[in-house]
Amino acid sequence: MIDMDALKRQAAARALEEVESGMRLGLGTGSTAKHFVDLLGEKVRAGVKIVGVPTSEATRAQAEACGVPLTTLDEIDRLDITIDGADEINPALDLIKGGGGALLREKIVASASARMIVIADDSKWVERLGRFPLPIEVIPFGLAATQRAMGEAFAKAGVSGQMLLRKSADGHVFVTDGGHWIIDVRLGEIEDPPRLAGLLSAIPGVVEHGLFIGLGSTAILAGAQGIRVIQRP
Ligand SMILES: O=C(CO)[C@H](O)[C@H](O)COP(=O)(O)O
Repeated sequence: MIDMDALKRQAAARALEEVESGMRLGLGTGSTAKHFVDLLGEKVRAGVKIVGVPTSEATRAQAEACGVPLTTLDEIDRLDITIDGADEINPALDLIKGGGGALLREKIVASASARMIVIADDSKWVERLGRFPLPIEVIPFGLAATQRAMGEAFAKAGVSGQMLLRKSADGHVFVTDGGHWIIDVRLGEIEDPPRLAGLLSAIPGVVEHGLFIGLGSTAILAGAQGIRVIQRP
């Protein structure tokens, strides 16, 4: 049986080869990014000088525990590389992200980076985005109005799906690091991800959505046959 966690760590280890002393790094969130932060901690302890900006409180806590020096986007303006996982990656290196609920900070940090390296096991590679439910971060105020507007955006983009308010394991509404809620929508194949992204971004109650368009520069995919490094076309 394939050890998915071992594949995630292999992808993370390959991404670490791109890190050089002096770099400013965006640190992603999720089980794959966690391997990267873990390995980065080893590199820091071996003397490599980097500074990181975490994309969630969970990653901040992990990075601190690993001894990775941290800063914020208020203290520095640009990052060299963000290394993060993804829920789906298509051949254009557009992504669905937010399965871990950190999409807002992840997108802010990736947007401030010269490059974004996406690390994943190769089950995340898809011809078309949409099998994974699209996470949409919303303001709790006026939720029904926001959902109606989201439904109109889906119709314009030729997709549809049930909107589910994300809950935590304890049954309470999941609250993001920014104090918002997440609606997950299983849309099936999304024909035109950039168009849907634009329509969702125009809705006032939508804080951010999990379509990452034009942000991924490189994907490092680990599978049973080895590692594939794919550059954005
Ligand atoms: O977007 C994310 C968190 O918001 C993660 O990168 C995504 O959910 C992938 O997670 P994992 O590496 O655990 O499969």
